[in-house]
Amino acid sequence: MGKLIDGKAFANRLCETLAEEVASLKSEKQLTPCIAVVLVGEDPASATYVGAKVKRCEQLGIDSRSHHLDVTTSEEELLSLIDSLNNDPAVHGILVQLPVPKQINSEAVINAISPDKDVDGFHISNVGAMAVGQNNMVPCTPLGSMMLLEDELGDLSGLNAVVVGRSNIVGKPMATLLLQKSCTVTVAHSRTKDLPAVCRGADILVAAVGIPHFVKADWIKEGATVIDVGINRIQDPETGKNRLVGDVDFDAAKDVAGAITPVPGGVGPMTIACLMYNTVAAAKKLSGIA
Ligand SMILES: Nc1nc(=O)c2c([nH]1)NC[C@@H]1CN(c3ccc(C(=O)N[C@@H](CCC(=O)O)C(=O)O)cc3)C=[N+]21
Repeated sequence: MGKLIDGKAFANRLCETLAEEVASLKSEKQLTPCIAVVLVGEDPASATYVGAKVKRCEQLGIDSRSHHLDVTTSEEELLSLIDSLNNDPAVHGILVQLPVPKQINSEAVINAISPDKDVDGFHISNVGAMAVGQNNMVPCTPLGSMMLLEDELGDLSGLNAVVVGRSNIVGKPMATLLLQKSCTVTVAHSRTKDLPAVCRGADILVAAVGIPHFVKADWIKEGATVIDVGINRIQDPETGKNRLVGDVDFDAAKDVAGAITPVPGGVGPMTIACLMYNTVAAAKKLSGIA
């Protein structure tokens, strides 16, 4: 069986380092990093994620401000809140939990956030900056996935990386970061011809499609490193209970892969740890601290 990549332990270590940095920013620079988390509506999964983010903030000594808006909130009202958070010097990071209700255009909302407070890294100017190698705020899930890959493999230069999925929040930025590390990058998606064969060429396989158990064991090259970005809630056919599974058929894949991230306990905790990392970085940058 391949090695399990313990994202939860890595995230805990990263957060311990960040907690020390926050403590010294407070005592030496009188700076307390602060993130505003905006949740619109009552989606239970979203509420759980927001809760996890706020809890991590508390552990690290980062201030968090939760804004919970009604599901009927208009785009104008949300934009007005973002404007006030942009102009609040005590707020360093702004995160609007996605998805937002259908009357709100998520693109308009994302691009209304000040790029230097955009701790998700979704603002069009942060996306463009990354495309030309001038990384500012890097999206949390790809950033966390890269940390795990470099910890596992060291130098990624020349490796064949296949990213399955082309979303703006994971697939595309992940491909950009892998290219920055001199991987030979293929972005595969629902129209890709012979996807199993494309995946079999991967030294690094990143699954980010949002379909439970989509990537099969016989798509994986022996010894490959597999990063499973999927967070899918399914009903277990045997126990009838709800459980969390990734985009990779983990039980079979773990015997073929050289190393693989589990779900839960893989990329998910890294996403939240990297949100903390981006918040500390934003606080320092906005305060003129290197
Ligand atoms: N603006 C915005 N930014 C986001 O970063 C964002 C978002 N919207 N909308 C929803 C997704 C989802 N997401 C997760 C983060 C951590 C876990 C996580 O820590 N998962 C745990 C398990 C949690 C559980 O048991 O439910 C794990 O994989 O081990 C999951 C999902 C961030 N998202």
